[in-house]
Amino acid sequence: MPTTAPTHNGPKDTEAQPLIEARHLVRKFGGVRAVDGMSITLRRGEMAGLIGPNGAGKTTLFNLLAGSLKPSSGSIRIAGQEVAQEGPERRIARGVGRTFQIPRPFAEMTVLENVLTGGQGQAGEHIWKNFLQPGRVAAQERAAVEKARSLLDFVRLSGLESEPARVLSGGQRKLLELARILMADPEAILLDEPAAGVNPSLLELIIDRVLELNAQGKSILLIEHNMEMVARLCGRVVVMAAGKYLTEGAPDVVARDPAVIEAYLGGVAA
Ligand SMILES: Nc1ncnc2c1ncn2[C@@H]1O[C@H](COP(=O)(O)OP(=O)(O)OP(=O)(O)O)[C@@H](O)[C@H]1O
Repeated sequence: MPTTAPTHNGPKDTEAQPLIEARHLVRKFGGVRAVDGMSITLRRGEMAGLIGPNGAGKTTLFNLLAGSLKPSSGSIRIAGQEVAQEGPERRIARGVGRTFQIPRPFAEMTVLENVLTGGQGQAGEHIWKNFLQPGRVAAQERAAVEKARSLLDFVRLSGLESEPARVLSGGQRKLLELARILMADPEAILLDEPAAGVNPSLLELIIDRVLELNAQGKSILLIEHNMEMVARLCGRVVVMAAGKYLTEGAPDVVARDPAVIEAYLGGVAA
């Protein structure tokens, strides 16, 4: 009996589609075009770098990708869906998490409580559910605490879970922030300068944890000025200058590219 092969719109098409695809993004602040027609993609499972001189627009681009800023024009697709006009909470729900160059934890809350703030859509957030289904809420809260503890273990901060976050060093704050965003199970993680201001021993731990997350299948886009770190972590780097896409390629090739060197020298001179 002839059989018809099942048609899959699914796995293959989905795998080929970039997880994040931004096209012709523009973001103006008054007369300044901080992002000026930038396009970038992040493929599923890859770890890519985003580099460029100071003021190139990298952080503004992250803010656009994370939904905390809306573009003046251009498109952002996540898993094929147009999301440019959505805010940061929808972006997290769509699986995009981001860290900041200078993390600002809730200083007086404990390390564990800070991680718990990264949870999404727990029943306890809705008073009526709390009233109607208290058992379910308690179970979800227990599960959230368990998950937060395992994430603190992942970033090696378990021993500090009851301390207020203010006691943490700069590098430990970066690890705490990583644990916090992992509470929402992001598929893509935007890391803004994870190495900046971190002492060498914690830096190795951060690199190791980021590599592990990528090995677990998370797609990662990394802003970093430390080229040695970029070369260790990323197969592909995208270079941005004056708000625009300049070039991309393997880190060692890009670092030797005269146009890239020129952009950095221009940045220093400016
Ligand atoms: N909220 C804002 N209002 C006005 N101008 C801004 C704002 N945010 C960024 N800019 C400007 O946009 C440009 C790009 O800044 P952005 O911080 O995105 O660059 P960057 O590549 O992340 O720089 P760095 O490597 O120094 O962090 C700069 O000229 C900056 O002064």
